[in-house]
Amino acid sequence: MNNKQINFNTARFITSAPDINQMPEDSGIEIAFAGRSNAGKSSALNTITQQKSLARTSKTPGRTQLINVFELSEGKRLIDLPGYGYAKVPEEMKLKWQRALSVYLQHRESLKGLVVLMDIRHPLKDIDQQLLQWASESKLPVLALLTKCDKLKPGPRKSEVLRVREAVTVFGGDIRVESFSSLKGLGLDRAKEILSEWLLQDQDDEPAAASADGENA
Ligand SMILES: Nc1nc2c(ncn2[C@@H]2O[C@H](COP(=O)(O)OP(=O)(O)OP(=O)(O)O)[C@@H](O)[C@H]2O)c(=O)[nH]1
Repeated sequence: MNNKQINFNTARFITSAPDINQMPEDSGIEIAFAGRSNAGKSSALNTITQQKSLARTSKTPGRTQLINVFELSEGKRLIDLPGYGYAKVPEEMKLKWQRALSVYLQHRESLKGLVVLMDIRHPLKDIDQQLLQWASESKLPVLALLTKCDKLKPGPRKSEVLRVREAVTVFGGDIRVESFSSLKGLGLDRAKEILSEWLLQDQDDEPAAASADGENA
């Protein structure tokens, strides 16, 4: 187990791609963030990178339409995928996006992990399950973050994490489930630890590939 940590604070916006075909070159390592609209994805990205408005947060569901690419350091990227399943998006567009998403998850070489954000009060909707299924079929490790966990008291929060952990076993594959709150910073260290593990894979031999204080980021 690798205990080196990536410095996420260096994240900077690189580009917005209107679709998956226009993303940066498929090299290095990237981690994608996906979730139903309003799941708290932008807030989570801002919290992880400690930047107030890296990914725009909004109270209007479905505002994140483009694929936003953030670079942590050369060849290490975080990808903010558009929120899916927002009711006001026409059905045809939803299907088109779902097809593109499944192709991305299955064929993107540099994609080494997927963060699936789900509101802890409404996890595992059909579309979330579809995403977990695709990830599992693509042998892609998943971190399922149960967001807004500050909305539940510690007891129910813990039970919900255990319930979801049990439920995702049907997909097989490497799916880790953790609670998370951008508002209170809960679960932040654990999330960063898992992301660092993914971002640092195959790079153990590089001296000081990353340091906790980001000198080499
Ligand atoms: N209580 C609480 N509210 C949160 C938390 N994270 C996000 N929210 C709220 O949930 C709403 C949606 O958050 P966003 O981060 O914009 O969600 P998103 O998934 O990026 O939404 P889209 O842009 O629609 O894809 C906002 O009103 C946030 O303030 C959290 O940890 N706790």
